[in-house]
Amino acid sequence: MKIVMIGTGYVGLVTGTCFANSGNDVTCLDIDEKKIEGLKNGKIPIYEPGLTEMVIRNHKAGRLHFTTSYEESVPDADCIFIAVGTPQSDDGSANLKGLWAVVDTIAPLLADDTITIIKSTVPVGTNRKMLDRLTELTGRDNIKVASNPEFLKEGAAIEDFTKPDRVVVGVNDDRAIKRLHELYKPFLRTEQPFLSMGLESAEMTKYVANCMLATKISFINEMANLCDLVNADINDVRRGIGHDQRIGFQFLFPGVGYGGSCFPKDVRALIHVAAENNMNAEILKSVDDVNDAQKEVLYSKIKKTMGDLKGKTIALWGLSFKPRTDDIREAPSLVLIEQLLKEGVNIRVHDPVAMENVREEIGDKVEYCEHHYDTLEGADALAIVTEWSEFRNPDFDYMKHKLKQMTIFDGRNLYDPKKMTEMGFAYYGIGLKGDL
Ligand SMILES: NC(=O)C1=CN([C@@H]2O[C@H](COP(=O)(O)OP(=O)(O)OC[C@H]3O[C@@H](n4cnc5c(N)ncnc54)[C@H](O)[C@@H]3O)[C@@H](O)[C@H]2O)C=CC1
Ligand SMILES: O=C(O)[C@H]1O[C@H](OP(=O)(O)OP(=O)(O)OC[C@H]2O[C@@H](n3ccc(=O)[nH]c3=O)[C@H](O)[C@@H]2O)[C@H](O)[C@@H](O)[C@@H]1O
Repeated sequence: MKIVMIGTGYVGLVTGTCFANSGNDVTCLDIDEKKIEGLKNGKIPIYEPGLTEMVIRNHKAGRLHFTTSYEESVPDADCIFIAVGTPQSDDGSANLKGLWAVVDTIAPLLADDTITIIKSTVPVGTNRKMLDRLTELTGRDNIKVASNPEFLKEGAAIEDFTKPDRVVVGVNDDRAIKRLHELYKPFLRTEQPFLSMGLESAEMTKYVANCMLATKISFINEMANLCDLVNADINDVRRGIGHDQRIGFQFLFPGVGYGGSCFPKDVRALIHVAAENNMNAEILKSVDDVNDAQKEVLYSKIKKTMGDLKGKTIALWGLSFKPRTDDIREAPSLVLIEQLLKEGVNIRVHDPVAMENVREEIGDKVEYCEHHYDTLEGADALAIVTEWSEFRNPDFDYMKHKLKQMTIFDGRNLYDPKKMTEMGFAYYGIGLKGDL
């Protein structure tokens, strides 16, 4: 099948490459010329495990192409996927400028049989608006569109895309279902459903999935904060509830709040959609508020424990919004850094892959260290924000000698509090017994 993937970011590059890897002829298109030139030369603009090798292999095999030209790619396409960014606007709604620019550009180039598919996360009603706009711009009444939201997670994107729990497709025309089913068949194992539905239901499914997951996180964070106040341990509570299969264990890890390019913006976008329909999305508003407050929890613990922070040095492990990605959009680390800088703290940071992105955003306001142990030299405390696997089992004896004060603020509850105390550390996690 001939596929054009418009928007070559986290989603477009991963999904385009995976479609090429299952034998399709895929052209990834982007307006960013530098990105496309780099990709043609094997330079992958993002860190995503396994992606570089897969891009280079499929490019060399002649199944994966990169271009900035709509004219060269769009007229031959069986399927056009739109995977451009839909960032948050000032009022919280999804900004669809990029998407409409794409729709207007492809309209005069669209072949009769092509299906235009929105993979970006877009508010309910967008696919139908696209159908109307394409119908008007082409003057044809046979336009086929589909909504095909993406559920992959950064850091596990290839695994998630190639082994999806489900594929959701919203259509205006049953003929689109057959082609999309054919495209996804290599990834659908036994029991993994291919769900076709109306355009609006597919659009809502994406937001409801992300909002449900965000709700679980804000819920457990609120419970962790309460545990701190009543001398209970959230880890025990988590185990105590998770074995109930109706509740489960996933997405109930307390921490420093959810970040990334999706949960924050998607929760706010759905709040906005509700408001446009005269509904007050009270739960979602609380999820968002609780999350904003949670991003400040580690700072509050540091301040409460250490008092005046002026001139103190704090080591910080982990900058990306989650492990296995270099993405720092809405990362809790940036909130903590801003608060500590305001207090006059010297901050020494390490992240396995996200330091360049942070340097681009905040410059040399913090000291970047090559190794996570280097951050500890003379530090008054260590703060852990992202649970990279190399932070899980460090050499505590070595750390003792490097740190000026044996104090750890752990935003991801990586270590056993009892053992930490036995080793002589002052250890503060999120919702652990005896915490602040
Ligand atoms: N990042 C993720 O893990 C996931 C993201 N999504 C959704 O997928 C969409 C894309 O997200 P990301 O890939 O993270 O965004 P991104 O920001 O990484 O990439 C978007 C790309 O679109 C390009 N672009 C913008 N306007 C364009 C135009 N007119 N023509 C061609 N290219 C254009 C940009 O240059 C950029 O390379 C969003 O709606 C997001 O909510 C959905 C699931 C997962
Ligand atoms: O629409 C999207 O973009 C994607 O958003 C999330 O994926 P992602 O943001 O890449 O990463 P997650 O693993 O979901 O983590 C999001 C945030 O929640 C936090 N989190 C996650 C799980 C948990 O138990 N606790 C917790 O604090 C993470 O630290 C991170 O900051 C969803 O998991 C994907 O299904 C969805 O496709």
